[in-house]
Amino acid sequence: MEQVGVDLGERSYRIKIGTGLLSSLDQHLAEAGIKTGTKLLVITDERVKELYGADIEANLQQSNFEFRLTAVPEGETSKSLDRAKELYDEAVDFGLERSSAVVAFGGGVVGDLAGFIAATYMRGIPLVQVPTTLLAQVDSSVGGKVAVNHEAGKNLIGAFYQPEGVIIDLEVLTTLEERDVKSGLAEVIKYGVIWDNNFFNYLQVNSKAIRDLDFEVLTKVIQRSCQIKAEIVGEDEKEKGLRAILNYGHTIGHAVEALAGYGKYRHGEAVAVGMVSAVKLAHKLEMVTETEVQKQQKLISSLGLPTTFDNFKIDNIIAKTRQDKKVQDGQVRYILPNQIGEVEIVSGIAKDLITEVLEDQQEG
Ligand SMILES: NC(=O)c1ccc[n+]([C@@H]2O[C@H](COP(=O)([O-])OP(=O)(O)OC[C@H]3O[C@@H](n4cnc5c(N)ncnc54)[C@H](O)[C@@H]3O)[C@@H](O)[C@H]2O)c1
Ligand SMILES: O=C(O)C(=O)C[C@@H](O)[C@H](O)[C@H](O)COP(=O)(O)O
Ligand SMILES: [Zn+2]
Repeated sequence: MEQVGVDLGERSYRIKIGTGLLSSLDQHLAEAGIKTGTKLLVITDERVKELYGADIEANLQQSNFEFRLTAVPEGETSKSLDRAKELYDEAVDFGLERSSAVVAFGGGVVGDLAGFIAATYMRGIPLVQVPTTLLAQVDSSVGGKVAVNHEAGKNLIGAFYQPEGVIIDLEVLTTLEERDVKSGLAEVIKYGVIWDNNFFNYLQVNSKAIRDLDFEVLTKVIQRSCQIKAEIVGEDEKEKGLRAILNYGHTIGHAVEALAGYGKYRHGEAVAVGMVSAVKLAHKLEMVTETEVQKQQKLISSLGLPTTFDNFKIDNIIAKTRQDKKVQDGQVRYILPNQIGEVEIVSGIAKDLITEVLEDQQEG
């Protein structure tokens, strides 16, 4: 088993990465500081419950934890205040107390939603993340961003709320749809571009093994992704500065997700398209060469991700980006690479340039 630490003073925690961790979930919960006997609300989605609900129940039943397993419908539309209300009702009905805990057992949707419940119920109760998609294992379970969506934009209602621990079992990835594996890889590519050129090269060389879910390679990929995220979050937990670089590809990506209607695009697909927009914008601003644009586009395509998007009105995409959380003094701020492994935050980009780039990516 590998471990990565997230160093945040009294909110520090460990990320455990390995195989077979679910069959000893009780032990890992205890090691994350959740005392045996604690009441647990385990929040999942219907698909994950169908696949792994019995395993979780079997483990927790033979432990001293008192638990209730509750499932929301799968998909992005569950990241809503309506679903949150149902979960608060469930928490009250189960008699969840301040000393109880929430276990987020699922993909990024479950992690963000269950995290939001943990952050707000009784002003905050302990949370443990048990991510079951590649995207959640490399990104959403780490760093404490929890949220639900608003029709105006992604994750508009949320909090920074760190978990007590993150428990990553690679074995659950074998049941993921290929589309979801690819979606997670978009966030992995992001880490290479924003932070680590060597990691980017490693992804290029190992793209086949990654898509084939080779566990040895995947362990390295998950571990390095978590390390990079932990390092950035450790320096800037609440996105006062540096952390914004984790939003690479998200300015256009989030706009596309919201405009298409939540759930049409997987988050990673939209981020992949947004990363292509970002590197093309960087090229127009003479920050990167054409070769670097090609290199990035090639990796995105070779990992099975899209580089173009549906036929939206470009003005609508640009208007949507104005609701981005990175907007400062009315200016949309883009994260743009100046080489692979390093990015800058750039604001005040001319609308014409953005339009040209987006027209180029428009399908049909
Ligand atoms: N908080 C953060 O820092 C952060 C970071 C990145 C993404 N996100 C959010 O994460 C969400 C996307 O997460 P996601 O891609 O995991 O989507 P998701 O949670 O919707 O999961 C994708 C699909 O996979 C299914 N699934 C989950 N685990 C499975 C398994 N082991 N086997 C088979 N099927 C499984 C789910 O039921 C769902 O249908 C978005 O809402 C995004 O905004 C948050
Ligand atoms: O953890 C972060 O910080 C990120 O930006 C990670 C992103 O991959 C993630 O999609 C996040 O939810 C986006 O944050 P938001 O603040 O733009 O909603
Ligand atoms: Zn993301």
